[in-house]
Amino acid sequence: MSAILAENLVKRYLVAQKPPGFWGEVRHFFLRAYKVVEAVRGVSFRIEPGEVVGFLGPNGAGKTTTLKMLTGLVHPSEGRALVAGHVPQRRERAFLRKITLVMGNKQQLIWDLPAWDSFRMNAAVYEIPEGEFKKRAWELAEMLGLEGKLHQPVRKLSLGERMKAELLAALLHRPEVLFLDEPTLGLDVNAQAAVRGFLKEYNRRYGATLLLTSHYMADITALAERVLLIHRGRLLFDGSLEALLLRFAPYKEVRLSLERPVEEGLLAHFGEVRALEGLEARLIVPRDRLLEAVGAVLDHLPVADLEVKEPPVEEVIGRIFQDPLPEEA
Ligand SMILES: Nc1ncnc2c1ncn2[C@@H]1O[C@H](COP(=O)(O)OP(=O)(O)OP(=O)(O)O)[C@@H](O)[C@H]1O
Repeated sequence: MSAILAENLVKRYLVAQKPPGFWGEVRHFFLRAYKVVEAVRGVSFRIEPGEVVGFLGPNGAGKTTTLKMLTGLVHPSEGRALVAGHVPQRRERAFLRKITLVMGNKQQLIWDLPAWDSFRMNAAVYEIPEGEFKKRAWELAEMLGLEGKLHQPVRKLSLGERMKAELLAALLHRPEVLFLDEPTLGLDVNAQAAVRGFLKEYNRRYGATLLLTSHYMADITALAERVLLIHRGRLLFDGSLEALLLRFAPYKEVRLSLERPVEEGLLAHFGEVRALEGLEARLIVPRDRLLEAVGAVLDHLPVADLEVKEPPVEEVIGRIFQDPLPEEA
């Protein structure tokens, strides 16, 4: 049985259209006008237990709405979801015990209380016996490097510590399926790396399934073997990062260190010049002509060092999202 199944999920929101100003308000009161926003337009995928999947898309693409449908917070307008064997919108207790939703921009810990007190409340909600609660809390605190921080009011914690404590609270009931919406939002690079490392370890240790969104590509490249790309409510791609690069970036980047300066015009014979600064150059070369191009570069240019790399994922994805969808082109 799949951990997450989405079949043709559609979500339409009805949004009130209010003309501006006082008379607009009055007019809206008597003559209500609405427009339909189709946030998710027929999304299907299947995620197996233990997989870590990155969910990518620009602002407003429909990621949060999809996560909300998968966790039962909003009902699909069409289609069907099945998560850990349950229909999410029924919000059955057994379902809630198997999943968790962590949103980087929302907090569940109580600001003026120590995190430990909030954990205790969660343990009561999920009916976790005292001994087991303490064992799990200390184990997670150790994995997160949070020992020593659990008995001071949450407001005194740094942003990174707070996010780690949020994760601890969200995982006390040992969910099998984790939905994470921007779990590293606003964190500094060290805290981001720590959260990433923790999620990786959690997945390894408990075999949990993770579906996570992030604007930081480093999160996705470090964690996800597979990515889902969503744009304007539609799924554009489902596969590995390598497959994504093959499909959307049928080129490689050749980085050159030169022994002496070379004219840009000369470099352009060997590929598209992406950058040329002093003795460092970046060329874009089609994958199917890579060997030939590298041979020619070595034969004809004063090369001190040469490196072939995949183009930066951010760049590739940024370009995909700039392009209109095929039917809108
Ligand atoms: N409750 C709502 N009522 C009306 N429209 C909504 C509602 N929630 C989301 N939308 C709209 O649905 C679309 C998809 O929003 P969603 O939050 O799912 O995108 P997202 O991919 O998570 O974006 P972001 O990365 O900015 O969080 C947007 O156009 C948004 O304005």
